[in-house]
Amino acid sequence: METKLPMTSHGREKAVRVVARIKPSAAYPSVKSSSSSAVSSVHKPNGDKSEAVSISFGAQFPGSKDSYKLDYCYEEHETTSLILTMEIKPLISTVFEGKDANVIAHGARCSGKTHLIQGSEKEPGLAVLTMDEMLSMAEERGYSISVSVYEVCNETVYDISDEEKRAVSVLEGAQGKIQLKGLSKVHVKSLSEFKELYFGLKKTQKLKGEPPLRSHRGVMIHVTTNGSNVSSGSIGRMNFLDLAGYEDSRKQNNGLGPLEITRINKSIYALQNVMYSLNANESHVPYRESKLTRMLKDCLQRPNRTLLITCLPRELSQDSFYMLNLASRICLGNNRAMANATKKSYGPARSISSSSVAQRRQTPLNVTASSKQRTELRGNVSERKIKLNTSTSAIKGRKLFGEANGSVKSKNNSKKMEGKEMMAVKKEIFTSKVVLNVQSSASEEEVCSQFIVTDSQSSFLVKENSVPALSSSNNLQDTLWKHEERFSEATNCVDAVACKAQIVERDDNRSDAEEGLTLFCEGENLEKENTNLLANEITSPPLSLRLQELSNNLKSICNTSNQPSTPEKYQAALTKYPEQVPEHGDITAEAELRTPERSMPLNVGFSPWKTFSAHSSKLKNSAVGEYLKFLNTADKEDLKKLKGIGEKRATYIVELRQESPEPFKKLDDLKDIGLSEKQIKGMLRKEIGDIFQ
Ligand SMILES: Nc1ncnc2c1ncn2[C@@H]1O[C@H](COP(=O)(O)OP(=O)(O)OP(=O)(O)O)[C@@H](O)[C@H]1O
Repeated sequence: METKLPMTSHGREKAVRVVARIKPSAAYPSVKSSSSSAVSSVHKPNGDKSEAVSISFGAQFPGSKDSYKLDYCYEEHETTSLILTMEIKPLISTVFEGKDANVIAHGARCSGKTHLIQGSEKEPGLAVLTMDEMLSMAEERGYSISVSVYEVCNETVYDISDEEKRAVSVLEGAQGKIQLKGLSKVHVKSLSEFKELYFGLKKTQKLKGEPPLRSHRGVMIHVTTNGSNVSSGSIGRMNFLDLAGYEDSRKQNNGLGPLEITRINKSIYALQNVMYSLNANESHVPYRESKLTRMLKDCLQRPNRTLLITCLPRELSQDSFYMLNLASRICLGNNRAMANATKKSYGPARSISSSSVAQRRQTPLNVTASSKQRTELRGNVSERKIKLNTSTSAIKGRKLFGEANGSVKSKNNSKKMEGKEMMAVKKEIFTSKVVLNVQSSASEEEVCSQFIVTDSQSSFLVKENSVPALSSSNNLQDTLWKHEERFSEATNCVDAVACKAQIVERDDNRSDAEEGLTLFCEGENLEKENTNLLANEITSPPLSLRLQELSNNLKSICNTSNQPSTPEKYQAALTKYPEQVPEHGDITAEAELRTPERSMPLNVGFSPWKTFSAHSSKLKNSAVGEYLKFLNTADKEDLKKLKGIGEKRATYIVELRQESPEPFKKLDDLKDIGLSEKQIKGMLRKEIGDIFQ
């Protein structure tokens, strides 16, 4: 029986289904808790699991709600086999159809996660029951099954398929595909072979007299096409993950240091953040916040499906409440204010680690545009989406651009350019000029686009780097909607042009150095991990240089009074790089116009302050670009010359580079090496400020 997948309020299928599993009180060697509250009722409307259920409690913890909504709740009397039938079997089908699926158990300590996933030899858990099912299906269809067992401990992934624990390298290929180097796949022909491998792990540990580890444990079941050759012909994967128990790090009552508990919690938060972002359909999914999320990126990303099971004892501790609260947020995954607040904050634990942040997420944002303006924005979005769709089919291997200059011209031009397979963003921001440059890469689906918006108040370049995600109108509208405030704020205007965007340059007479840097960081924070863009950057001159030149060209053309602004001129300026010269017949005439050797004066029509701001903004971006480049390439000794980088961080940076060729693409990535936003700013101030000493 196929399960009806739950929908978000936007009518999308959820990437992550969230259910609870209540552990019987009798089977509960409890973690001592000063206070607890019993689950008083589980409300299941019509008993239909496709509708959200509410879990209510008797007594309340400070800050807790009366009830929490989840997709479903399995109570004590409901067996593991029932969960298999209702939840896992539909996922197994998707795996045999070529997708990946994940079953993740989270919860406080001793909440029954291992019992549920692994079970015992007497009472097999979900992974074992699933394996049984998958082995029969594989046999019927002529496929093979192989298994990887892993553990993630202290931000290191280990292969635990045999006694000798080996570290696994999580490598990110050029296309962003994750390779788990060193993780073995053991070919499995029968359930007993699987059990031996899976249950053998605990025995080995006991024999060695090792204390039970606090780690995340996973088993990945691979379906492959061809016999014993497990290295190729992969169809899909089913990944079971038994997360380490969540525990408030302030308790320190279990022999673990606060640092270790914090590390474990941090990786739990990181995974929860990813699941939240997936369900909220956010443009940026923070896979890079922990080793666990990096390693599971390919498994977790859409269109793959994940089942998150929140394990709860009947008597809830504060830790269980906390996990339930977070699970409920992931389940709802549609709170705009929450999503925006997350975007504006920093750090791995920023969105869900503290009650203050939770409050912030619920605080409505300071909305600058009126509802009428928003409606107009939505209208514009739909219109632009149509243009993107009509144009992308024709722009393979080309670079297109358009210009919209002033309200009337803007409309005319956009129509004209649409006809010529060009795009113009229909936009009037006071006396704005809007330039859209869409740059295609090898595949039609992977198109990078850039927008430059200028008006009398401000100018900034917006880089939009994932057209694939724009293919659904819901998605595009959501994203635009989300970033509307940011753009309104930045341009001091009521409407916004672009979405899913990274503000990489801004000259604004309201900005001072600090504000500029902050904006840069926030803009960077919006960037989607886009391998297409990365690939472009690897073969092209540094981004900062390209942007600077691009901006100079555009400004010089805009500001030359005897040279009216035309699409052709923009295009000429935008075709600085030979590999991107457009093939379009209409726009070859001035394609050889080169970028001027030196920058054209920026001060035509601008106040001295604005001109100064423009230069200073460019300088900043360029310096930041160089700084990141240094982090991506310098050797350990040179890295240590930087403020804030000691032996440990330098070693970690070098390790990160082994996993991913360019780990620092934006300032925000420095948080991966444990730096706070304040520290990052301090470091930059020190390094860039030193130039003037
Ligand atoms: N549904 C259940 N029925 C019977 N016993 C259970 C059930 N769930 C858990 N238990 C028992 O409760 C104890 C703790 O469960 P388990 O080890 O699965 O918790 P855990 O959440 O994995 O713990 P940790 O956070 O330490 O990893 C075990 O002795 C287990 O056998």
